[in-house]
Parts: sequence; C-alpha cells; structure tokens
Amino acid sequence: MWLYKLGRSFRYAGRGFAHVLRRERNLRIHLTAVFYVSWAGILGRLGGAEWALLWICFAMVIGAELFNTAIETLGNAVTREKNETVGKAKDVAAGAVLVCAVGSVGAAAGIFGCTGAWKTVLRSLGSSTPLSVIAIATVPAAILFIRGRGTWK
Ligand SMILES: Nc1ncnc2c1ncn2[C@@H]1O[C@H](COP(=O)(O)OP(=O)(O)OP(=O)(O)O)[C@@H](O)[C@H]1O
Repeated sequence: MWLYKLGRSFRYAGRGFAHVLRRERNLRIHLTAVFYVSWAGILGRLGGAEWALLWICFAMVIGAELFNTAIETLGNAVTREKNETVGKAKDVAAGAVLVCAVGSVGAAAGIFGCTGAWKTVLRSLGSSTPLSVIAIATVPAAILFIRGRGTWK
C-alpha cells in the first residue's frame, strides 16, 4: 500500500515537472545549460567534489524554477486582474530564481576557472574534430528545444 502511494507521489511529481517543461521556456534554458555544463564537466575531467557542487547548483536552479511556476500558477488562480500583491509575489519568486542562477554561474565559473578545467575543455574540443562537430551540431537542436513547439512559449 505504502509502495503504491510512493509510486503515485512520484507520478504527480513527474506530471508537475512535465507541465513546467511544456509551459516555461526558462526551464528549458536551464536544462540546456545543464546539458552543456555537464558535457564541459566530462571533457574537463572534473573530480567528485566539483561534480557534487555542480549538481547542487543544477537542482537549486531547477527547483527554484518549479517553485516560481507554482507561485505564478497560484497567483493566476487568485486573480487574473491586476493585483499589487499577486504582482509582488510573482516578482519575488522570479527574484529567487535569479539569485539561484547567478550563484550557480558564479560557482561554475569558480569550478572551471580554479581547477583549470576550462583549458582541458578547450584542448579537447580543439584536438578532436568529431567532438567539435558534435558540439556545433547540438546548437540548432538546443535552440529548437528552447523555442518549443505548438503551445510552448
Ligand atoms: N495579476 C497581476 N497583477 C499585477 N502584476 C502582475 C500580475 N500578474 C503578473 N504580474 C506582473 O507581471 C510579471 C510577469 O508575470 P508572469 O510571470 O505571470 O507573466 P508571464 O510570464 O507573461 O505569465 P505566464 O507565465 O503565466 O504566461 C510579474 O512578475 C508581475 O510583475
């Protein structure tokens, strides 16, 4: 019984994530950043501690984006009319995402900069034509993913 309930809560969580993925371009931008930073981390041969820090940053930004959408959705449920309090709540939620994103960019810059991993990344891309071709080929796919389709915005 508890296993069934656990499975059900995972299903609800997955449904919430899928909803935000379809609706919010910013989440798709964050996921694209996760892809490229992870790839750079592999090429840059980051160590365990650096990966742990990066994953905390990924989770923090994506989690903040999900909370932001939850607050936006609740605000819209309260009223679609202009409302100062709803507007403020949405601004604060957006501010929280910004704080997490800026902190994560700082952490990533510190990780790749201080360990010299950025040099390894550039060396790997420079010395391997297939890797560079794959890197360039992923860009249109990333743009299409971020733009979304149909009702996506
Ligand atoms: N009901 C409201 N009353 C006052 N200001 C609002 C309201 N809704 C949104 N705003 C202002 O507009 C900003 C953007 O809001 P929101 O994120 O909902 O817009 P959006 O991204 O265009 O909406 P959605 O994601 O639902 O399409 C908010 O941060 C807030 O400043």
